[in-house]
Formats: sequence, structure tokens, C-alpha cells
Amino acid sequence: MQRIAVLGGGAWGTALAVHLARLGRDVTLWARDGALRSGRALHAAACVVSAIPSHGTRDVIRRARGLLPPEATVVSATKGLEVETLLRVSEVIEDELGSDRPIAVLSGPSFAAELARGAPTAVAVAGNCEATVAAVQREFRSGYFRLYATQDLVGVEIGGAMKNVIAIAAGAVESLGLGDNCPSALITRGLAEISRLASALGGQRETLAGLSGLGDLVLTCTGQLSRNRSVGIELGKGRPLEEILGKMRAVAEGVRTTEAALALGGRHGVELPITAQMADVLAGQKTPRVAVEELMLRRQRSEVEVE
Ligand SMILES: NC(=O)c1ccc[n+]([C@@H]2O[C@H](COP(=O)([O-])OP(=O)(O)OC[C@H]3O[C@@H](n4cnc5c(N)ncnc54)[C@H](O)[C@@H]3O)[C@@H](O)[C@H]2O)c1
Ligand SMILES: O=P(O)(O)OC[C@H](O)CO
Repeated sequence: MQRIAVLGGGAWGTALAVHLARLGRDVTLWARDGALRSGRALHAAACVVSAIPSHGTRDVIRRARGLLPPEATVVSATKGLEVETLLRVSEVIEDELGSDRPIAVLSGPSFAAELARGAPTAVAVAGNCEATVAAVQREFRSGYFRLYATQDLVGVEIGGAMKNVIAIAAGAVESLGLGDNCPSALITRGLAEISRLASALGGQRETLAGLSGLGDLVLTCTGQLSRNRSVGIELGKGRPLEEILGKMRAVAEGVRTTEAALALGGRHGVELPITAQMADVLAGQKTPRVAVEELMLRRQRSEVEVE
């Protein structure tokens, strides 16, 4: 897997391209408005890494379809859901490229800037076949980048997408200055909510206790570099969402994921109380303070749910 094309010239695509080039791979980075049409970016690629935001993935993969070498593995590094279809990003890719295509997903606690400077980072890698996962694990690893293999695509992708929703909530709670108990409860109950949804969709709860669940949740809810957390901080200050997003150049996937996750929960009969509150906050229908009060006044229940 020597020749690698990275689709997406944002922070994460660039960081992955830098990392892979450092490993001696022959890397091409395609940024929006780049030369995808000419096929130069994808020519003879053994592996295509997709680091496009979730809302742009289908369009880019569709445009890449005819240019992709038939055997090329596609590795999704995106953390989100397709709002229109409620599909996970690997499902969107499969929808466009067919179920024979080797597909893997990278997800876990990984700020782009830290990977780019070679800070020790560990992620999970899942895929639709064991050999694909093993190949990605082998080809992407370095002294500072470690990949843990799993076959649980659902758990890894739901963990990566949903942690962004909880991180927006964590930022808002931080802004309100409610102390340290509240964010800790939020992270823990957020994880319960994420695990419930993943499990209903066929994922394994153990996966959510791992890097693409608890690991990424803690990083994104507490890390200074998180864009999702920073959206929450601004919401907590009372700024409207449009104004916050209008000033942001980077993508905060949690904003769109909130709506999609809530709809997925509804479809599968899974209660997502924090996500539901965040949907109201993001829609400007409720302040973060009221959302916290309502969560606290919910009916008390068992901590561990019996399925
Ligand atoms: N930044 C990180 O630390 C990080 C880490 C892990 C995963 N991710 C995930 O990677 C994905 C990309 O995030 P990022 O941080 O690189 O984004 P970014 O905000 O840095 O940049 C987004 C990039 O996507 C491009 N883009 C926007 N809309 C597009 C569209 N419709 N079609 C094609 N390209 C489009 C923009 O031109 C820009 O280059 C997200 O799903 C994110 O959650 C990010
Ligand atoms: O900056 P965020 O909030 O998009 O988070 C980036 C990564 O997903 C952290 O693992």
C-alpha cells in the first residue's frame, strides 16, 4: 500500500497526509477545487483516505468513483452521519462504490495538529474485512501513531460521530461555570447515550469503552483544540448558532450530527436525552441553562439499563 491519495485538504486530511509522507508513502493530497477531475490525485492509488466533512463525502466519492483503481482500499477518517439518509460515512461510501470495495474507518482521540507534529496518538481502525483492517493497521502505524483493530464498524463510527454532540454540550456547561461535577456527569451519561444508540444499531458496547468512544469523548469534551467544544462555549455565552458558525472556518460536525442522531434514535426507539436537549439549544429554542435544569429533573432511573 505504497501510493496513497488523501481526499480533503482540511486540518485532518492534511495531518494524515503529512503523517503518511513522513512514513515514506507516496502521498497525493486532494483539496476542494483541486484536480480530482483529471484523476491525477487518484492515479494508481492503493489506498484512498477520505477526510471530507460528512456533508460533502457522498459528492466527492461519487466524483471519484470512475477514477478509483478497482482494488483501492478506501479509509474514512470522517466523524459524522449523513443527515439526509442517516447513514454512517462508511455506508455512504459503500453506497457509492459497492459492497465489494475494501473499506476501513479510522476514529479515536486525535487532534490534527497533534498528529501533524508527531505527538503520541492511538486510534481504532474498523473495516468490512479483517485483511483490510490489518493492512491499514500495518501501513499507517509509526512510533507515535498506534492503531487498534476491530471489526465493529458501527460502534467505531457511532462513537466518533456522537462524541461531537456531547462535546458541544460540554463546552456550553463549561461556559455556564457550573463546576466540575456537571461535566463529569455529562461525559458519563453521554457515553451511556452513545452506547445505547450504537448497541441498537448493532454495535458492541465494549467498543464504546474504547478509543472511539470514551477516549474521543474525553478528548473532545475537555481538549482546548476541539472545535465542537468551542461551539458549545460560545452557545453558553448566549451567542446564536448562525453567528458562531459564521465566524468559524473549520467544520464542527456535532452541529449536523445532533439532528441526524436524534432521528436515528427515533427510528430505533432509543432515548437520547442529552442529544434532544442539544437539538433544542442549537435551534435556539432553549438556553443551555434550561437544558441542564431539564436534564437534572428527568425521572430518576437505574444507572445500568437492562436490554
Ligand atoms: N481536525 C481534527 O482534529 C480532526 C480529527 C479527526 C477527525 N476529524 C474529522 O475529519 C473530517 C474533516 O475535518 P477537518 O478538521 O479536516 O475539517 P476542516 O474544518 O479543517 O476543513 C474542512 C475541509 O473540507 C472542505 N470541504 C468543506 N465542505 C466540503 C464539501 N462539501 N466537499 C468537499 N470538501 C469540503 C473544506 O474546503 C476544507 O478543506 C471531519 O469529519 C472531522 O470530524 C477532524
Ligand atoms: O475539533 P473537533 O471537535 O472536531 O475534534 C477533533 C477530533 O475529532 C478529536 O478526536
